[in-house]
Order: sequence, then C-alpha cells, then structure tokens
Amino acid sequence: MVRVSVIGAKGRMGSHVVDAVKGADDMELALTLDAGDDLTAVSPANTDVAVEFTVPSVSLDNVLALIGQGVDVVVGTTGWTEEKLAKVREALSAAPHDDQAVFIAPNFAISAVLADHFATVAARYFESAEVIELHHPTKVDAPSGTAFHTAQGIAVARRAAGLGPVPDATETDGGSRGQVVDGIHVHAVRLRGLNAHEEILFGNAGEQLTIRADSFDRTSFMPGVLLAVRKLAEGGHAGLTIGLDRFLDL
Ligand SMILES: NC(=O)C1=CN([C@@H]2O[C@H](COP(=O)(O)OP(=O)(O)OC[C@H]3O[C@@H](n4cnc5c(N)ncnc54)[C@H](O)[C@@H]3O)[C@@H](O)[C@H]2O)C=CC1
Ligand SMILES: O=C(O)C1=N[C@H](C(=O)O)C[C@H](O)C1
Repeated sequence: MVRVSVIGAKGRMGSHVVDAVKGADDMELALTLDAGDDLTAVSPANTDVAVEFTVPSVSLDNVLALIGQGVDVVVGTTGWTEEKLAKVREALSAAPHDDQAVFIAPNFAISAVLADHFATVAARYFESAEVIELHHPTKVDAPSGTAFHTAQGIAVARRAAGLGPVPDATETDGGSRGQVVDGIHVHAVRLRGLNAHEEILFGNAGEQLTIRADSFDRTSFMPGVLLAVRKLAEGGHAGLTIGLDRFLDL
C-alpha cells in the first residue's frame, strides 16, 4: 500500500485528493494537513508520497520542508517560476535520499494535458496563436498555471520552427490584449459557473484551429494525481519532473 499524506487537505483540490486516495485500493491515507499544521509530522515513518495542493505563496516553502523530511512530493499548486524551480532542484541535490523525487504538474486532467500537447504540435503551422483560460471566480492566480505552460510550449515550438513574433498591429492597449507570456498573449476569464477551461486559438490567412479543454468537475484531476503518486511510489523518477505528459505515452 502506498501511504499518502495530503497538504492543503481542507481545500477544493485537497479534499478531492483525500477522497480519491481513500477510494484507491492500492493507497492508504496517512496525514491530512492544512494551514497552521506542522509539516515535520510528515516523515518516511508514515508517508511514502505527499500530495501538495495549497496556494502559490506557500507552496515552495512546503515543498522544501517536505524534501527536508525525506518524502517524495506530488505538487499541483500553481505559481512556479524558474527561480522557484531552481530552489527545488537545489534542495533535492542535498536531500536525505539520492532517489528523492518531486513531481509538479500545472494540470492533472487528461483533456488539458492533451490540449497542451496538441498545441505544441500545431504551433509551428500557424502565424497567430493566443490562449484564453476560463476559471471559477474563486481562483487566486491569473493567468492559470496551465495557460502559462501552454503559452511557453507554443513559444518554444515557434522558435524551433523559425517563426517570428505573432502579427499584431495594436498601438493603444489599456490591458485588453492580455498578459504576454514569452510573446504569446494569454487572456483570463473569471466567471461564476465555470470550473477550469482553456482555449488555444491558432490562425493563418483564411483559416483557424481551436483546441479546447474543459474540466467541468475536480474529479477530472484525480486519475492524473493518482497516476503521479503511483509513479513516484514505484521509484525511478529521482529529481524534479514537470508535467503529466512525462508519465503518458504521448
Ligand atoms: N495541477 C492541477 O491539476 C490543478 C491545480 N490547481 C491549483 O491548486 C492550488 C489549490 O487550488 P484550490 O484547491 O482550488 O485552492 P483552495 O484555496 O480551495 O485550497 C488551498 C488550501 O491550502 C490551504 N493552505 C494555505 N496555506 C497553507 C499552508 N501553509 N500549509 C498547508 N495548507 C495551506 C488552505 O487553507 C486551503 O485549504 C491552486 O494553485 C490551483 O491553481 C487546482 C486545480 C487543478
Ligand atoms: O485553480 C484552479 O481551479 C486550477 N488551477 C490550475 C491552473 O492554474 O492551471 C489547473 C486548472 O486550470 C484548475
């Protein structure tokens, strides 16, 4: 049995993870912690894998603390920058065990992971590309971690194909053109009734491709979370791994 502790267990995602772990035949729920709880309670004596879904402002500190405790960590919290990732890699290089693993995914839903993947495939064939993410109005960060990751993937693919900047004649902009991530405009919608959605728009003269992923319910993220837990528990993923695509045969 894989012993799983959940950090952020009272949150929207954390509470779903608690239920998913309880419902998995090969896992048992170890500790459930939330704001104010002491992470040093999590250790190899009680936990094989910790799952972290909290808020971007605290996630790095939590992950560093869990590495120090010697447990593998699956992270779903957003807000990861290159600087933060470098701190995780540094902590892992000084970790208690050589084979210690941290896995971070901007999105655990198969629809979103595939949309992201298809976008990187499509990117080199189109002159224009923009990303629109649409979420519930209780989300604290914008743009979504997924949209940020998608835009970066498109930008890398465009550069590799020798494409220049996206065409855009805008001269006056009060913010309507969204946030520019690596040259790709990303727009964030917050609307009651939505959960987590992303549209990736590609355009050429006279044609358009739209790739859209919809997570209507947080249960959509749970198979991906459990897959990541199983992958870390079986070993062979030492260090920092980013993106569920790494565990799918894409
Ligand atoms: N990777 C993925 O597939 C997904 C990622 N997310 C991301 O997961 C994160 C959490 O989202 P939600 O669950 O909707 O947020 P939420 O606000 O419902 O839950 C966050 C939880 O973390 C707790 N918390 C705050 N500080 C803490 C600390 N220092 N230690 C332990 N717990 C602490 C809060 O009390 C709360 O219970 C966000 O960054 C969100 O973007 C959300 C959905 C899917
Ligand atoms: O806060 C959310 O809800 C979500 N957060 C993640 C993100 O920012 O990409 C994943 C998904 O979009 C839901």
